[in-house]
Amino acid sequence: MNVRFEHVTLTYNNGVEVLHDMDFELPDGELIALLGPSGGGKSTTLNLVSGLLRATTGKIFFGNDEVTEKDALQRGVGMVFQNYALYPHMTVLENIVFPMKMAKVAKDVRNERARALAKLVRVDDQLNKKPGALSGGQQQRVAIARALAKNPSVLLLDEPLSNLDARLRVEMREEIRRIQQETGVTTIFVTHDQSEAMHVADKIMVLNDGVIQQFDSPQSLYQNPQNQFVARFIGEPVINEVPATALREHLVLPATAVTVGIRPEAIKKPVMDTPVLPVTAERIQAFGRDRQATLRLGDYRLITTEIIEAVDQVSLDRAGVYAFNAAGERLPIDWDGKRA
Ligand SMILES: Nc1ncnc2c1ncn2[C@@H]1O[C@H](COP(=O)(O)OP(=O)(O)OP(=O)(O)O)[C@@H](O)[C@H]1O
Repeated sequence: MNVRFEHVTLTYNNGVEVLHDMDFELPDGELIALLGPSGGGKSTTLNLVSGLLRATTGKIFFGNDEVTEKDALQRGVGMVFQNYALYPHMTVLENIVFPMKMAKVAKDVRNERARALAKLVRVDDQLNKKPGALSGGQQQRVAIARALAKNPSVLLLDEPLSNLDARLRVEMREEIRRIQQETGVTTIFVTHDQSEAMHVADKIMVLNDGVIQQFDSPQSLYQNPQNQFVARFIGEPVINEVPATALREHLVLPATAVTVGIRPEAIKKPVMDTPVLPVTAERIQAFGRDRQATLRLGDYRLITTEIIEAVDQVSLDRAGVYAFNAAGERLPIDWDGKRA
């Protein structure tokens, strides 16, 4: 189901507007991540999709249906939260069956469907266990199967992996990807972890202070950030940021540029016909496939992942260099312009 917000705002009871003019469309059948720092508005946005919160102004559509005034049940969404909230006294099978029982689905139909879902999420060998006897990852699988039981219009996952340890998180994010692709259900996944969003999602909506910063594919967010917030939030190691004044001697920058962001992999050994910066090597680290050097450009530190020997000059690869004004907006750089 495709989900559309038209100029939606949300003001909580305390009178503070926390979501501002949200206007977007989530394509049918895709996995969308809502990504941003704490307080950015991810959960509020998810709750507006689910119908647990009502929009203060604006309209929400599921396909061609306006659902603005409909509640969660009428919208037919499936939800999974970080604390799985399985029924502890029921078996795995009973947990998955439960929503269908409530919806009065015939017994043989619901049992068959529950078994198929258990198989899909790979807990079909755990059907008679109680949730307490399962690992965190297995409980999360059951919660997903239960949320899929009623063929939801949209599947909503609110920080589903945050209670799992690092290894299990990686395993489960791949599983969520697989399950989403096998079912084709439009899925919204909330996370504050950029690497999780980058690995799992078809498209990512970056939210900060209740405003959509950019809604794009992982690749585009990384390669073509529209503002300083996105450039900073996406990428590991984090983008280098240098005052424009430190680079004006070497690069033709717009007059209003205040900061230049440089991706760690955009700092390379000197090559012909590219801007060259004088640097000193401060620290070089290489362990296995992880390599990183800290360079100094005057008073500023630059992290690069491309150089692991002492150098006194580097080149900048234009693909990973962005100029921003005082408001953090991206400005074009004139790469072919001549320095004065
Ligand atoms: N019930 C509420 N009443 C008043 N303000 C709220 C309420 N819930 C959230 N907020 C405020 O709304 C803003 C967005 O919060 P929201 O929980 O949507 O962000 P989030 O991105 O999900 O953050 P987190 O990762 O911490 O959950 C925050 O400023 C928060 O303080």
